[in-house]
Amino acid sequence: MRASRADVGMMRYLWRFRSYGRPHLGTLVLGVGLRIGELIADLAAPWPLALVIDNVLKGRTSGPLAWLTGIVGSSPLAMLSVAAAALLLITLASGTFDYLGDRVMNSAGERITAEIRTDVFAHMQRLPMSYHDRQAVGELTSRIAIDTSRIQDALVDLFSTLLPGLLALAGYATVILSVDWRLGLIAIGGAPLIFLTAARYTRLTRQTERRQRAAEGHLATFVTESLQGIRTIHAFGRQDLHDAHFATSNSTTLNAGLRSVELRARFTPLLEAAAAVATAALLWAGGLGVVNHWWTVGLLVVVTSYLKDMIKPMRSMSRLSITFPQGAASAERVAAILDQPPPPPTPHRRLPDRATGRIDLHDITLDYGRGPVLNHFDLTVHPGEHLALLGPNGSGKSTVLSLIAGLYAPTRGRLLLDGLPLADIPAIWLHRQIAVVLQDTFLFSGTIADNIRYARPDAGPHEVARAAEAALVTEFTERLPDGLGTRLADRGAGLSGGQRQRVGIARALLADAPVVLLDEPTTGLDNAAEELVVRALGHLVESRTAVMTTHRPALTRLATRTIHLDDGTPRTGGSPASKSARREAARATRRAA
Ligand SMILES: Nc1ncnc2c1ncn2[C@@H]1O[C@H](COP(=O)(O)OP(=O)(O)OP(=O)(O)O)[C@@H](O)[C@H]1O
Repeated sequence: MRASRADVGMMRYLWRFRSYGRPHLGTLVLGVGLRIGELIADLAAPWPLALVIDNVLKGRTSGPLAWLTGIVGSSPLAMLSVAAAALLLITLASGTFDYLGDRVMNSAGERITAEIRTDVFAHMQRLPMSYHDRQAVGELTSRIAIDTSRIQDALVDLFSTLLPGLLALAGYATVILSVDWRLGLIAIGGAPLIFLTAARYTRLTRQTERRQRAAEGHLATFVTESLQGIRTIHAFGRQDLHDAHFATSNSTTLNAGLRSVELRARFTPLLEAAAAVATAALLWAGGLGVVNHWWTVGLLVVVTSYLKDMIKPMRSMSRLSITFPQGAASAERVAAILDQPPPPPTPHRRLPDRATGRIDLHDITLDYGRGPVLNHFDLTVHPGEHLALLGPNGSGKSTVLSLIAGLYAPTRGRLLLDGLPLADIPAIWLHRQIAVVLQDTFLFSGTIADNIRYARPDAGPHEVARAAEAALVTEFTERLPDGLGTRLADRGAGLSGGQRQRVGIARALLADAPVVLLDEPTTGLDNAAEELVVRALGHLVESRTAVMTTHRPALTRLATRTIHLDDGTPRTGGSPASKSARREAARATRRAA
């Protein structure tokens, strides 16, 4: 039960989430009130038995409950009826308070967790790509799914276990001492033995539980990674390798779990043994008092029953030494996400609905943290121009696109869209001006139409159908029984690479942004699939500014200018690919102007 200094230090992470409890303060106070009601009912529980023993069986008209004879008379039948009715009422009241208390506390806990989860997810989504590059997906998932629940456990335990537990112990001790202080002192004298047993156990359990959580964390990370790489596992047929890794990690988790089970199983008998020693001492000394007429048998029964009942709050409170440090550790992990600064707010300014599509990169340097990838890079893309960035692997082509899309901020230099610095324009406006088609289009679970509509959720079915038609998506959906309504599995499984790209192009067409960025959209496709994708892309880049990276001549045909990148610096500004492309660029520029 004793928390280490580190645990206490960690509690401040838990404390930080108190603001989530504030809107539910009324509910939490009501919950504590219900727990107090339950405690009062539990305190009353042994008294009907004392009434039967002292005032019915022994026929006494004295003792703590003697006043009842003045109300119901001293006939044994009346006393027995009162005792039986009181027992039923007390049990009913205790059960009702218990039920209501659990409901109130746990639903407040669930609501608090849902609110924390919503805030963490919303914040995490908005963190810059440079943050996400450093995080493992499995790790972030477990923070949102598991750590928030542990915070809930700790917060709920604070209100439903710690406060009522302390109240119960204080209540039992006060009542025991007030019914007869000598008998009370004998009973409470045994309490430290029970307390010390619980304290020793909880220290051991805390260490074991920590080991178990760490082992479970490793297992979860390994499973997430394996599922993300399931295609590679199948392609290489290396399930055996993953089985072996899993078995090692699983056996560590199993051993930690078994140790924890062993300790947990040992706890109740140990605590009861300690309570039995204290109860035996009370029975011996208390019995001696009954023989000497210092107190009644009924009183001894009541105090013995209280001593036994005191184990319940002690056992619940011993759990806190696990849930609190666990909750605090989880709070630290969740706070680490919330503490990441969000992108700075951009000042409000009036902007046109649609940019003309001029892009300027002035003296741009970008360093991801391992040395500059782009070095004093200059580039201007005119409205309606179709620029192809060529160059060897790793020369920085995709990085240029990421910068234009606003996914990364340059380390140095200025990046402008229509003459406006990207850093000064609201991200929401920027993302409406730029549509992106990546090398491997990510599709979400849902229908093909849902995935196209992702670019513009308010688009009507006709607009979606038109974009699908122009991107040659209908060419393959026509053969599917549900057409555009065909449901895709997780990550768009069920479509070929070329088909996925065309859905991505339809999505970009529906976005109807003046600037289009294409990051090797035909890589990995065979000639036939590439031909279809390039045709679809032809529709997409028409009348728009386009910047593309590619190694494929078929796509370069769409370009009106090419640039070769060599280690982050433009080497040559190539010539337009064809006369027709040049003419198209000139037309587009005039339209955009
Ligand atoms: N998110 C990132 N974090 C750290 N380094 C990165 C990141 N993205 C790219 N890099 C590094 O920057 C360099 C340029 O990468 P980039 O993807 O821009 O090149 P590329 O020319 O598009 O290559 P390819 O033709 O292979 O797609 C590489 O050395 C790469 O390792």
